[in-house]
Amino acid sequence: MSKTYDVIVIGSGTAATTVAKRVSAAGRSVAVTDFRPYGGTCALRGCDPKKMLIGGTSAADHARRMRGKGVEADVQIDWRDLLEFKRGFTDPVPGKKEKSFSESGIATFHGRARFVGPNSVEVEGETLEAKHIVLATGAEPMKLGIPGEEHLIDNEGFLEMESLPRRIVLVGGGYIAAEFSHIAARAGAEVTILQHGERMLKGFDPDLVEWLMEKYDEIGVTLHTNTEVERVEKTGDTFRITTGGEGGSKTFEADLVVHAAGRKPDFAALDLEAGGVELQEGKLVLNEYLQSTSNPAVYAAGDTAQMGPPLTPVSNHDGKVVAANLLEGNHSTPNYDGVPSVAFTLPPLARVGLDEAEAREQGLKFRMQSDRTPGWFSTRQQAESVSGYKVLVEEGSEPGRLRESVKSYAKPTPVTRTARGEGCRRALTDQ
Ligand SMILES: Cc1cc2nc3c(=O)[nH]c(=O)nc-3n(C[C@H](O)[C@H](O)[C@H](O)COP(=O)(O)OP(=O)(O)OC[C@H]3O[C@@H](n4cnc5c(N)ncnc54)[C@H](O)[C@@H]3O)c2cc1C
Ligand SMILES: NC(=O)c1ccc[n+]([C@@H]2O[C@H](COP(=O)([O-])OP(=O)(O)OC[C@H]3O[C@@H](n4cnc5c(N)ncnc54)[C@H](O)[C@@H]3O)[C@@H](O)[C@H]2O)c1
Repeated sequence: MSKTYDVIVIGSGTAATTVAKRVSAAGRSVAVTDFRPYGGTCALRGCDPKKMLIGGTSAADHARRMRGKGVEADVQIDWRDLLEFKRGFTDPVPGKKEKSFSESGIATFHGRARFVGPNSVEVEGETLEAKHIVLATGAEPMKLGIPGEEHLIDNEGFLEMESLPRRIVLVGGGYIAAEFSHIAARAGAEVTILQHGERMLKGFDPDLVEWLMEKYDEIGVTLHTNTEVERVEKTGDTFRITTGGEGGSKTFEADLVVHAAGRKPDFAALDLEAGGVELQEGKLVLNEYLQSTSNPAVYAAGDTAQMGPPLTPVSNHDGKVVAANLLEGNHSTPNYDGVPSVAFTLPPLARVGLDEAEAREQGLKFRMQSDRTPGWFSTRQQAESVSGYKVLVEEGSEPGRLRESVKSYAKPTPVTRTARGEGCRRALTDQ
């Protein structure tokens, strides 16, 4: 006997929660399933646990910056206690999340869903049917296709490690490497980043990244760019990493090797073919309403949809779009303009709108102001050495609107302005 719902949502992260709650609140019957504890990446294995660890490491860092300026204690991180501090926040998440689904009348299942027909999935031997099925299945660390990749731990492993290894190698040079290296170095580890690109944080303006790199030097993080990891071998309790690429052939020794080389959806277990859901080059084929073009019963939201940047507020935004389309028919489309993003290094690096290279590529005429600001009050008050900004304003943008934007920014509702001069608009807020 199969169970029937209006909507089945696969996943229990940000995108899934937004869809399930909104659709259920409108009186539709909803089922949710996840094979992991409920809560998704951001709450359990991403943004939030990372920020709990940053809570401790930034406190220690601040105290160190204030040394000789009225603060004299030698502050050290106790990794075990910091981990418990993090768990104090993350451990209750799955229970709370499931309870909140149940209280909203949403049926909850535990297990990996796989399609057994266009409107049906199987979860742990049970068949669930629905008018609509929403894929909110997130992303997983990309397969590197190198010998010894099984020795790498991923973001989940890093955020759950019981003790801090002495030497840590991070493979990749994006958000995760940027943030985890700052946490681990502040906590006392020797950190090396192996990045196959020519610089770190390629989604951010190169000038600002270069300024931030001074901080990496200061805290002792070593960066090797143009470096391709070719092999990871276990040698007793440690690891040997062999690299190639333009940076030449090198070997590194480490006590821990961390995957920070990108994430993408893994559709293998879903058996999309059985659901008639088309995939092209690893991407779901979706229309502008986030609906599968081959099976109109299926929608997708968040990291799994790969339509906007893979960030939590985007998953939430997609979730709202899909819920609106499920409830009122296709009419809502996502808007990914001006999505803000922050790399939570210490200090953090943030961006919104177009960067200089993107604005030039588009042939826009703009005014630009950029400076390092070590003398600013806010920088000195934090005893920080690295700070600065770059602002682009498109010619023809109305100054009045910019003033309005700045005024609104001081209010709780965030408003942003992009370099295209698209004016004030409600922005997706970063986590
Ligand atoms: C270390 C790290 C730090 C991050 N920090 C930030 C940050 O500071 N700010 C920010 O905006 N973004 C951050 N992100 C990105 C952010 O976490 C993701 O973009 C967001 O969580 C994606 O949400 P989602 O709902 O699309 O998917 P997820 O939250 O990943 O949820 C997908 C769920 O689906 C489940 N699932 C998958 N397949 C199946 C199946 N077949 N059956 C049942 N269940 C299934 C998974 O177990 C998972 O729980 C970070 C990511 C990482 C890894
Ligand atoms: N603060 C935030 O918002 C935040 C924090 C963490 C993660 N995230 C999200 O999670 C996603 C995944 O993060 P990530 O840091 O793993 O990915 P990423 O895409 O940010 O960076 C991956 C980096 O690894 C490099 N790389 C890829 N393969 C490599 C290899 N074999 N050897 C060496 N380098 C290699 C790439 O050049 C790239 O610079 C991000 O796209 C981001 O959207 C966001």
